[in-house]
Amino acid sequence: MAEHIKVLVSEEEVDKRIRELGELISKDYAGKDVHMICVLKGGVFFMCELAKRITVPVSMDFMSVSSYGDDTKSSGVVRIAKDLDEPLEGKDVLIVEDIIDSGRTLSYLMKVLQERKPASMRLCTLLDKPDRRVKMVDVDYTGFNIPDEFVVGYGLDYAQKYRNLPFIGVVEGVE
Ligand SMILES: O=P(O)(O)OC[C@H]1O[C@H](OP(=O)(O)OP(=O)(O)O)[C@H](O)[C@@H]1O
Ligand SMILES: Nc1nc2[nH]cnc2c(=O)[nH]1
Repeated sequence: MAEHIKVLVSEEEVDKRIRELGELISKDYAGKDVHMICVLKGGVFFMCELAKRITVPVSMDFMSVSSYGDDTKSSGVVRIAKDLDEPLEGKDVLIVEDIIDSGRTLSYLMKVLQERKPASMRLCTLLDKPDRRVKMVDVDYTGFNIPDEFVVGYGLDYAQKYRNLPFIGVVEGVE
């Protein structure tokens, strides 16, 4: 059966929400610089679009994490596959993610990054699946709360495909 993508959040809705988040973040960080951290790979599309809508000075850094296999599912411990280039000390850090699901990745990552002594640290996610939460995570900015469905697009993949879709969709017809 061929895969079909059902639209969950349209391109227009995503674009509008990112503009709103950009305005909100710009107000909250008035008079400060924001140091945006993108968690690769999924966060990259959202990061770029959001950064364009922020009007305070922005710097960016990127990191990549990978799981330790099945153990990660229960422990949430992740391996830093690519670390940040810059130190975080004294910076107002905004972590940018595509999705928070169980919360395990971000609760672990935020603990690790907090040890680097940023002046502040906030979390912005395009999508949140609150029903799936296992580990508590403080989310400061959310694009959309979505139901417990496997979504693709806007950075999110299914077997590395569909990251480039300009909307959020659900894959149907997977056997
Ligand atoms: O809340 P959790 O259950 O921990 O899940 C969220 C994590 O899963 C996704 O990354 P993924 O492992 O799909 O990597 P990718 O962005 O490189 O595709 C997402 O970008 C988060 O990092
Ligand atoms: N592509 C994708 N990755 C995820 N990681 C955690 N939840 C999801 C999801 O719904 N879709």
